Amino acid sequence: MINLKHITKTFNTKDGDVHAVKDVSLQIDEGQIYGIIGFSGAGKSTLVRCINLLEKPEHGEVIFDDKDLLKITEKELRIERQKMGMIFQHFNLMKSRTVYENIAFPLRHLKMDKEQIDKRVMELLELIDLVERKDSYPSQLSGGQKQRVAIARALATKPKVLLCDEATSALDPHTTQSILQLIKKINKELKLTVVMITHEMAVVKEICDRVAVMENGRVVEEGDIVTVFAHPQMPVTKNFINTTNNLGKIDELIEANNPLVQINENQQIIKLQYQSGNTSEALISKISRDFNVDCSIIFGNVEVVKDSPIGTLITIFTGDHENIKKALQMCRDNDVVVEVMKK
Ligand SMILES: Nc1ncnc2c1ncn2[C@@H]1O[C@H](COP(=O)(O)OP(=O)(O)OP(=O)(O)O)[C@@H](O)[C@H]1O
Repeated sequence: MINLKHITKTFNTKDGDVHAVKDVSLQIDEGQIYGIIGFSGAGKSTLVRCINLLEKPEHGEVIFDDKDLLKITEKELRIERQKMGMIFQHFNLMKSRTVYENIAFPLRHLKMDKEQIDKRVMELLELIDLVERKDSYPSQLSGGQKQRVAIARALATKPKVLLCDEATSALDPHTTQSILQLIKKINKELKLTVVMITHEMAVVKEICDRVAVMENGRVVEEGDIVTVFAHPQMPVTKNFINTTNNLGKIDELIEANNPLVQINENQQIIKLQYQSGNTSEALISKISRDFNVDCSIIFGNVEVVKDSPIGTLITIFTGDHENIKKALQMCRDNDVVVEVMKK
């Protein structure tokens, strides 16, 4: 549905050129919730603004529904843009208009009569569960309610795609959850494709089907969410994943040679990561039974990513080096990802 090919966007500023997006290619399929994650300045916003041409890339192709948006007329582009709704971190509602008027606003440009507009706005108010607040002004709403109104406004013209630029970054964790559930619901019920920009891996983990990780204007890692969580390749991806659990803490403890992670010469600190199917208990008893290696757990965590559990154990293996080597090989043979953290 959205196919970005070799997108490059440079800003010419008085301090020199800023290469915000460098040769990015991505494919987003219909009905997907697609996450783009990266630290501040990675180029996420610029990339997503290239999808609806709020920013015009100097190189590349933006294919949307089989049309190259850079090669069509202004009039055709206006029509294609109507198929894309967008929401923002700070909601961008019109302060002097009521909730009802904010949602009705994009419909006023269409050839719809008053009754049709009213019907559509009421439908949307029901979808976002804010019927009773229709006459309120944005200043009278909570952040979560404002974002709900912004979602309703973005959906008013029945777009095929919703572009979300840090849509939950200004919200507390509880409200973030409710907005994510709403986005999930509209993705399912309205078959809407969603592109989510975020710097929070918890958001990606909660609702995305696929994710692209951006760093310095480039996509450095891309894949389905379970694979990226279970087998992250790049340091930046591992960093993001560690923010959703306490694994980063273990690295810090090892770095600081904390007593908890001090080992002697017949010991190694091993990280074991497994997906549902190969359960950790059977594995650990097998390690001690078959290889005469003791395996004690110092940290355990289970992430549920898209309903798929991914377990991580930080363990201390105690035993003969050769036996530990064989035990690790047995783990790998059983689809467990093994990382020797300290030996
Ligand atoms: N209009 C602009 N003019 C000049 N430089 C810009 C402009 N927009 C973005 N940039 C620069 O491009 C780079 C990428 O910015 P962008 O906003 O796309 O990153 P981001 O990953 O979305 O970060 P954030 O989450 O902080 O918005 C940054 O160095 C930013 O300063």
